[in-house]
Amino acid sequence: MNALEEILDGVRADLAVRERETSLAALKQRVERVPDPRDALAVLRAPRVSVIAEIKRRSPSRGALATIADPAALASLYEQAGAAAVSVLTEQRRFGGSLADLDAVRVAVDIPVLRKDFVISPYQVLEARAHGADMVLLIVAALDQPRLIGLLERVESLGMTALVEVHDETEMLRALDAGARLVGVNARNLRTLEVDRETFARLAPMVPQGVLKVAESGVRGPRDLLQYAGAGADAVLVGEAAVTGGDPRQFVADLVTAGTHPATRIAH
Ligand SMILES: O=P(O)(O)OC[C@@H](O)[C@@H](O)c1c[nH]c2ccccc12
Repeated sequence: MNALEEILDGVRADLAVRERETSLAALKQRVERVPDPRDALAVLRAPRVSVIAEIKRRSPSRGALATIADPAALASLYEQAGAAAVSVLTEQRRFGGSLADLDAVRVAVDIPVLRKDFVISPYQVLEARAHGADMVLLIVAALDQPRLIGLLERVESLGMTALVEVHDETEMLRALDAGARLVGVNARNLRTLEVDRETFARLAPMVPQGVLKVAESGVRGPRDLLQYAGAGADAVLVGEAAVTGGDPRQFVADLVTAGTHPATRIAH
């Protein structure tokens, strides 16, 4: 069994528990009480390479990364540093996240918040909105085409933005076919967990004008951001390097600076 399938087994088991604990009706009530979703596409359309910074405690490939006792405080640092959005991993077993993290981050920042999880059911989409998410990750490799289309519609009908994640040409075609308006190219292959930063440059030319492109994973600093910028990224998504570097605020601020004038900086 590959890494993604193993993760999905755990996600399904945890989901079954939550579905017993919290009814759809209860989630719908909660949705009424949370602030309306923010327009993430409008934010990411800005003429710069935006930085999406992630709250990430651990990962299957790297093990423990950071304790992050106060995710709200970390999210505030990201916001102060100029991050365009915050990504919150809510998967529990492999990434040490939770919906409580999402709640905490939602009240701490004004920028859009992404629920980063392995979303396979409409219940999780409603759950994301009920916990204040503005964006939801949909991983093409985890979904068949009808399910991808259904979940994308569900995300958009709730006023949120789907970040549709791909790893190769076939998945990119599926994402675009499904009508994705924001695609993420994950340099980390979810089956093998290896990072290949060239993946973004290979797939970006397939994306038509008007569809925004996020380069995910493997950003170690401004140099990687500039490389992704040169290949056409509208945003980068960074986790590990932000939480392990010791000064997340400075780390993100340096990326934001590089992303503000990428062309002039590449020329140097
Ligand atoms: O920690 P990194 O290499 O900066 O990567 C961040 C982000 O791209 C990564 O966490 C990620 C991308 N897609 C995912 C899907 C599930 C879990 C995690 C991810």
